[in-house]
Amino acid sequence: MMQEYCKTKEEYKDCILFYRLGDFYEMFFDDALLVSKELELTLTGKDCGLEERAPMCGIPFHAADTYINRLIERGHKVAICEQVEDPKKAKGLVKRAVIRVVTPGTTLDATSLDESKNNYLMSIVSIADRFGCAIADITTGDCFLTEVPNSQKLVDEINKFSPAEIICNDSFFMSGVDTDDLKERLGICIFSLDAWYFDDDTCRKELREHFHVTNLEGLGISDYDSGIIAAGALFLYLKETQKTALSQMTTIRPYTAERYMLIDSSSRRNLELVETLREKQKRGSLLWVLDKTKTAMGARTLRSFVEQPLIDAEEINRRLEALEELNEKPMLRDEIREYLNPVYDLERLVSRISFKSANPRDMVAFASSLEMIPYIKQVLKDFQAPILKEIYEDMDSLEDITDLIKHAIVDEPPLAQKDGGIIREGFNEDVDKFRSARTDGKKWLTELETKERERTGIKSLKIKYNRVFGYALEVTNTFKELVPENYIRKQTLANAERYITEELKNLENMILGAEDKLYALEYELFSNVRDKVGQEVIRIQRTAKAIAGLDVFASLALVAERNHYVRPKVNEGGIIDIKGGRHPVVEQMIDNDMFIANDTYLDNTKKRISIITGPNMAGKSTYMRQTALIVLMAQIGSFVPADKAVVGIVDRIFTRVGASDDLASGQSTFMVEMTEVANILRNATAKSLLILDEIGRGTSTFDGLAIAWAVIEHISNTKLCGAKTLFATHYHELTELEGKLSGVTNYCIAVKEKGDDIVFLRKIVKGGADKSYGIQVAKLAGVPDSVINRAKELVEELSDADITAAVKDLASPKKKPKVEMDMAQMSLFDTVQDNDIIEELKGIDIGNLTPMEALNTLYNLQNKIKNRW
Ligand SMILES: Nc1ncnc2c1ncn2[C@@H]1O[C@H](COP(=O)(O)OP(=O)(O)OP(=O)(O)O)[C@@H](O)[C@H]1O
Repeated sequence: MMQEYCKTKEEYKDCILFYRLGDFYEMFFDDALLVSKELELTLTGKDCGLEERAPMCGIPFHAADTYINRLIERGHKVAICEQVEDPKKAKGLVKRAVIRVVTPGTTLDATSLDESKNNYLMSIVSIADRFGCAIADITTGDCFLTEVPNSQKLVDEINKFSPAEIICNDSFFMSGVDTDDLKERLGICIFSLDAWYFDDDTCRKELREHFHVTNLEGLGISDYDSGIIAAGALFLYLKETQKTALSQMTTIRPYTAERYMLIDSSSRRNLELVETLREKQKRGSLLWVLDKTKTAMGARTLRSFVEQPLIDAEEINRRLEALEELNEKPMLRDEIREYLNPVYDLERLVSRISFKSANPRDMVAFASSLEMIPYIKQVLKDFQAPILKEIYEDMDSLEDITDLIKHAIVDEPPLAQKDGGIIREGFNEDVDKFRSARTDGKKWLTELETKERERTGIKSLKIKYNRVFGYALEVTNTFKELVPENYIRKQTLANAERYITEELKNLENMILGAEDKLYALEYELFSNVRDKVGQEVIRIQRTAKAIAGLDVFASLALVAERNHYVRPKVNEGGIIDIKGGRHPVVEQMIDNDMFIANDTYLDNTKKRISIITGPNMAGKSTYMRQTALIVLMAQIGSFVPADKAVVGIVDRIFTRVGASDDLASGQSTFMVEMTEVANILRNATAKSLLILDEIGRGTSTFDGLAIAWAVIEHISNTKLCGAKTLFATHYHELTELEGKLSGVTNYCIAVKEKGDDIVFLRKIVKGGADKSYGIQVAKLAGVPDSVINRAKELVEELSDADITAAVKDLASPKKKPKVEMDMAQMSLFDTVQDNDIIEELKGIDIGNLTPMEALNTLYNLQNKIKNRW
């Protein structure tokens, strides 16, 4: 046995081998040490012919799933080795073989499997300057492929799909992607595969064979050369590990990131789309507000909507139209939601059916879900919105499948498949007979005995049982003459003979081992039903998708009604005009109706960039995020929290919000900030929306202001960027840019002074704030009075040296600079013969300098003087 074990282990080196021996799975050597450590199990030893006893660890067969799941969740792979029939030998002979390898991305029922989240396995091949990607969820059968041009975009895609496992070629580790970060931050397991998995011909052949096509053009994926390799490797890996034909993977579709709004990883996090920034939980995210879906399939679909907003106005408006109609018919919408209530996760159930792992209860749940479809269709048929009509068409009532399951399987079957009690009475004659045999066997024997006694006239005739000969009709020797011809002698006793008849033989067959036969037959029939259902996977998956879509629209419609959202006008006009906009999450978190609504107006010309000032805590970040979220919600096809909204489609949303330290990667706060700014400026287009919160605050005031200033100049230049931008800042100096740079408008969030204190009005108004109220906010936060008072003194002193005045004047090309040197300073300069500096100063043509150039000149001159003194 040990030899066989070692041979199998050699083949599955990177897995923990669960080796079935009787009622236990056993692990040996390193696997035993690892499992005992990870799962805190007792380690024993086994004689294995070696000097030392082999370390050994055992897990009861019936509890194995839980242990396997725990190992998978810790990033291990588990190979399950069982006894199977040996095809090379006569039937009945068995050998041990690995029946399935469970990995983080291929687990079917791990406890950590969040039903509202896809369990993706991602295959990545890094070839020359690009990446081929394929993504699959074997629990739902979803599968698609794509190509990504660079590592930055690849990381964005990885963040978007957040796979449980990545398989890749070796080059991936040298492609500039921070794999340690993916492992640590996102908890993704990454396994590199041998080069042969990524062989072009092998991969193409694999896909052709799996999808039964002669060429890949038929699948619509032939334009994705590296994507095909990634997909081929993915299927090879799945077949290798799952050891099945993967019949639930019926389609593969190309995925083009360009069809969706681009949101980079940090913006995704900053906007808290599916989880909060700090707690990493759904509560407090946009998804939390929008998700009122009834089914797990719906929840997954909604999540993908939120993660992939659209950029095609027509498609968005089709979704909005569906929502509008659902809200015009609220009774019907709610009726649909009632019918969705008992619908289980059809996508995952049908995959379990394909994997033959669905148990009788799963099948009953499946049928009871399908029973709802005709009712849903009945209500849906009155809807006119094209998307709802398509859903209606795609929804197959699947009555044949419901009937099959309902006829075959009892309403409340036991959990275990092998304990009988699964098949409904009347479905199969033999099952019924075996069942009666178990209970009515004795009665039948007595009836036969009486019948034979009367027929033959043998008064002493009795049916007897013997362990060796089974049942027999016993006739004492006195009545020997009366024994009929059809009696076959079986056994001779001292003063009696025992006989068997055809009828008694059949009865015996029925009674003896009825239970075993019954269980085996029930299991066989159950498996047949499951296989038959499994053959309808394409119809079921299409219906499941339709139900998921309907669930999402009904949920979005309900949320819109409850939260008083409006239908946005979505077009290609390039104008974002929101009246009375609210932050969808913050308004849910604070007391009723306490949220102050605000307007936003951004266009492609005069009002492209809003510079927003206001004290700390005024609501700048909330306002900017709310604008981004309203645009994003509109583009997923949802109604929005506003009184009125026009949303000109944006192609990308970039955010630079707050200071998120990235100490793990060895980068300082400022470095992270600048890296994000660099990414934004490189990738934003004139159709993008930028949310920039306090750019430059991570460094010295002077440098910070200069960087912020230069960033705004860059964005305002339509040739360089031209994006619509909301820019919050504490540098009041930046408000000087209004009227001087094209497209810039100042806004501030109003506050009211009340003596020494301030009241936050949360209202955005035109114009720049003239004060920062930092000290008042510090007072509100409870900073001790002594510190507050000292700070006030310092503010008075510092204001003289404030750079504000200098910037103000420098920003105005027409004005004479206010920053002048007094006569005393001038004479001092003369005495030390600093005439060159004075000459330089005199020679400056203020009228022709940009504010930035003026600021830099002043800075250089000041430095020269400082250095000489
Ligand atoms: N429009 C609003 N209506 C009601 N409450 C609001 C509104 N906007 C913001 N708030 C509340 O004010 C708090 C502070 O808002 P926010 O963080 O946006 O301020 P800020 O101006 O960005 O502050 P800082 O400059 O210090 O980052 C929020 O947590 C929120 O609870």
